Amino acid sequence: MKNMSPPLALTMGDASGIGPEIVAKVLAKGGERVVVFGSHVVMQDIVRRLGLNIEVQRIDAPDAGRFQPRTIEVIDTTRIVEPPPIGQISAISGQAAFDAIVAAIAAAKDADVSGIVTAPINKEAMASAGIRYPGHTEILADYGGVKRVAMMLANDDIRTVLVTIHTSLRKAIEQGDFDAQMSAIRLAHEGGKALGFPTPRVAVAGLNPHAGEGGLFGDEETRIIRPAIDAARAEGIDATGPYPGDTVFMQARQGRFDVVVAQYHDQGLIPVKYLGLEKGVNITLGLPFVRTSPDHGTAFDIAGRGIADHASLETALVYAKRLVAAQTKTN
Ligand SMILES: NC(=O)c1ccc[n+]([C@@H]2O[C@H](COP(=O)([O-])OP(=O)(O)OC[C@H]3O[C@@H](n4cnc5c(N)ncnc54)[C@H](O)[C@@H]3O)[C@@H](O)[C@H]2O)c1
Ligand SMILES: N[C@H](C(=O)O)[C@H](O)COP(=O)(O)O
Repeated sequence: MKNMSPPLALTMGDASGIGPEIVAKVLAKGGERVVVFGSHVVMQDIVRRLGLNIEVQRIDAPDAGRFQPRTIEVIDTTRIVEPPPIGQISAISGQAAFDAIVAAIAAAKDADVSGIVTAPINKEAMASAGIRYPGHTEILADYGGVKRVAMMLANDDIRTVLVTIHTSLRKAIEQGDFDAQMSAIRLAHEGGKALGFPTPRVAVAGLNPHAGEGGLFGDEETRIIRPAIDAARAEGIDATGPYPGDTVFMQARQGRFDVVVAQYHDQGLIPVKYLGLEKGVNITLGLPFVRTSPDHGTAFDIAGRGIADHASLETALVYAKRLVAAQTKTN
């Protein structure tokens, strides 16, 4: 096994949601250099309930992974002694999900794992455990020791990077200042390059209907967004816009742009998710290590029924391997 890169960490997600199920289904196929960070009790339980013919083994560290067929190797980062209730908010699951992410970040910073793929967490469950982070992205930034991160959602057709993420729409308008625009445009440029576009064409969406319609429907475009685009262009980034948010993704899908900078969460995420949850992947840009995730959540409405689609998690693994390979080539 000499000269092999460290395995990927795969965090189990919220134990009450579909995370453990999709993790088990993806790893049941075998052949992945992946170590699960989470609860071996929960993984054993889901494997049994799904009737999968695989063994769940507990290991102490990523370098103990053997990646044998029909085996899931788990580093137990939790205090779970019995499976928590399925399909409902649980402080135990929220705490366990958080602990697994923090442990995986530490392993990534120590280069014990080559990157992190995260199964979905439930923000309310984390909040019920007293954890005040609104999502992975903010935990990753904080524990990863970086200030400038951005959420990218990608599928084979379109890629979007958000100026603002987990916040109310009212606050998103306030938070989308010049610095936030610049940060998102720069990270869109870097993210586009990491995904194989040598000079990414970055389209910036406007905030208001019709990108402000010449000031009739708002002036954020002229006061904030256009100056940021000009400044980014002065840095050599191929940024253009602001474009009306309702048509910019259509144009990206037609091949005119490589990455779209979206002003707020739903502006960017609806187009990607609408093209199919199973095809989308969430990538955190700006971290010192690779992190990807499926583009869906904990789906409590179907958890425990064995019907969750694991395709998006599979896509997240594919992207993580691709980004790790690109990073290795650059270093
Ligand atoms: N990567 C993440 O950690 C992540 C991503 C999105 C949402 N969330 C969190 O998940 C929780 C629930 O969010 P939500 O209800 O808005 O979105 P959701 O993605 O969990 O569910 C939306 C709908 O899509 C369906 N769905 C989702 N994933 C599916 C899959 N793999 N297979 C089949 N159907 C699937 C669900 O059954 C539901 O009907 C929230 O706490 C949210 O913050 C986490
Ligand atoms: N905003 C993401 C989505 O809707 O898919 C989701 O909340 C996950 O975000 P984190 O990766 O920050 O948990």
